[in-house]
Amino acid sequence: MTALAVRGVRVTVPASTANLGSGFDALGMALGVHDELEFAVVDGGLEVEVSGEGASAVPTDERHLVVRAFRAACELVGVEVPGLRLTCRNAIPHARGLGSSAAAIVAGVAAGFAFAGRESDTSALQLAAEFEGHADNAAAAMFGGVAIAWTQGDRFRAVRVEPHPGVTPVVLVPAEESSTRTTRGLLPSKVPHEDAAFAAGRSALAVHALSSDPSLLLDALDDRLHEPYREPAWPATTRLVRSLRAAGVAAAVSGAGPTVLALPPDGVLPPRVDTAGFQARRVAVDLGGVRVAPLG
Ligand SMILES: Nc1ncnc2c1ncn2[C@@H]1O[C@H](COP(=O)(O)OP(=O)(O)O)[C@@H](O)[C@H]1O
Ligand SMILES: N[C@@H](CCOP(=O)(O)O)C(=O)O
Repeated sequence: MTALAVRGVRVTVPASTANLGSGFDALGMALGVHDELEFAVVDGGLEVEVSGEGASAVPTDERHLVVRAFRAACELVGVEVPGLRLTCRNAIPHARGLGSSAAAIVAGVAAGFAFAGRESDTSALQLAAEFEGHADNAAAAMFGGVAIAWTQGDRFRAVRVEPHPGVTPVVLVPAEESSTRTTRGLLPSKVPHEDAAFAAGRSALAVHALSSDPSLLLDALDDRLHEPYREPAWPATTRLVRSLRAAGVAAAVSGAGPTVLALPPDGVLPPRVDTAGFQARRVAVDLGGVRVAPLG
C-alpha cells in the first residue's frame, strides 16, 4: 500500500463535446463548464453531498459514479482511504451529450491518483475510458483542448491537440435528456464503405479545422456515421443541426446528444436560425483539463 500523499483534494473538471461530427469515439473537445468536487478523508464511512445538476437524481451511496471511479483508482494506485466525504457542485447538465459522466469519472480517477501523489497519466486515462466505454470525452476532460482518441487492442490511447483560438463554441441545450447508452444501442454494427470513407476524410479534416483553420469547420463537422441512426431519439436536435448548417454555421450533435454544438465565427449565431426549445450558451474551450489542488 502507498501512504496517502494528501488528506483531501479539490477537483475541477470540464464538460466536453465528443465526436465533432464524424469522429465517433475518436474526437473530443473540453468545454468551459465545470463541476467542482471535494474529496476529504474521514475516519470511516461514506458521505456524499450533491448540489446543482443531477442533485435530485444521482444516488448518494457507493453507487455514485464519482465514488465508483474514485475507489477503482485508489485500488489501482494502491492507496487505502478509510472513509470519504465527497461534496459535488455540479454545473454540467446530465444526459445531454456534454460529457457529464466522463467528467464524473475523470474527477474520481484524478482524485484517487492525487491521494497517491500522482498526476493523471495514461493509466488514469485507461481506467477512465474503461469506465466510460470510450476515450473521446474522457481524454478531453482529463487533458483539455482537443483530444484524438484511439484504441490499440484493449488499450485506450489519446493525444491532445491545441485548439485554434478562432474555435468559439455555442452549445444549444434542450430540456429533455437522452442516455448515451440508449442511443449507442441505435447504431448499426456495420456501415457502408462509402460512409466510412466520408467519415475518414471529415474527421481528419476536423483535426485540421479545429487546430489550424476554423474556416473549414462547416465541411469538417458533417456526419453520416452516428447522427442519422440516432435521429429517432432527438428529432428536434436533428432539425436544428440541419437549419444551422443550411445557414452556413458549422454544427453537429454534441456527443450522443441531444445538445447541438455550433462553432460559428466569433461565437455568434445568425438571428434567422430558430433555436426555440434550446438554451443557447456561449462557452470557452477548456485548455487545461482536470485540475486537482490540495484541500486547504
Ligand atoms: N456528476 C455526476 N455524478 C454522478 N453521476 C453522474 C454524474 N454525471 C453523470 N452521471 C451519471 O451519468 C448519467 C449520464 O451519462 P450519459 O448518458 O453518458 O450522458 P452525458 O452525455 O451527460 O455523459 C447520469 O444520468 C448519471 O447517472
Ligand atoms: N462517442 C460517444 C460520445 C458520448 O458522449 P456523451 O457526452 O454523450 O456521453 C458517443 O457518441 O456515444
